[in-house]
Amino acid sequence: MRTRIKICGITRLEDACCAASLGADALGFVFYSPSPRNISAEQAAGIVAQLPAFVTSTALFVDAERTEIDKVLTLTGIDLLQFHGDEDPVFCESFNRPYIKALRVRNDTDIAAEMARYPSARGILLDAYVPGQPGGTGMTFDWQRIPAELQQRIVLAGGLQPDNVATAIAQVRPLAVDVSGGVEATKGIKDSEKIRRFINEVNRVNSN
Ligand SMILES: O=C(O)c1ccccc1NCC(=O)[C@H](O)[C@H](O)COP(=O)(O)O
Repeated sequence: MRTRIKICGITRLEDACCAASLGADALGFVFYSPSPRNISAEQAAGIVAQLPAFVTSTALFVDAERTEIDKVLTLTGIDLLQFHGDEDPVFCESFNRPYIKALRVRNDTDIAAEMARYPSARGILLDAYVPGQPGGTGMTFDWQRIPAELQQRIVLAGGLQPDNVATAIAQVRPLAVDVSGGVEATKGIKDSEKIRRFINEVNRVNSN
């Protein structure tokens, strides 16, 4: 199965349109106020409304209040939820919307055991662990720690960029790759040339 592509941290319509036109399967919107990629529900709604069909919109939260998530869902009609905090499975499931759960991988993380806690997740995003930073760190982790039998549930994230994504896919064979900082000009602003190179690299390894 081909590895899908998710471009995360979208804050501008032009970046969303660029990523979609170049072949991104999914776009991510960060609803987490400390992040430089934070976006309001109103702004995200304006972008989501203009996305072409078959591009999945994803709303990312870090231990958000239920009311905030409900507001984003109501205003944007977003397709998929992505939880980056300590949300438990019951909470993740309670929005009646498909979700993916992010796990941050430490040296001693039992990846299979952590993934098994979220059987209803449509995918598990594995990201680097950096103390005090719930995501978007630009750091990689040791991909060899990913159990081979779980590959097709995994959204691989953390420090991916055009120069390493082909190696990552060849090694992990994940359901999808997720990139934010690796395709940015500055935080929150995407670089169209980096997006193009990233997607070309994924397509190249997918066709092998
Ligand atoms: O992007 C952020 O600022 C962010 C803040 C808090 C939680 C998650 C966040 N981003 C998640 C992502 O953009 C990606 O899913 C992932 O962390 C990879 O980011 P990067 O290493 O920059 O490619």
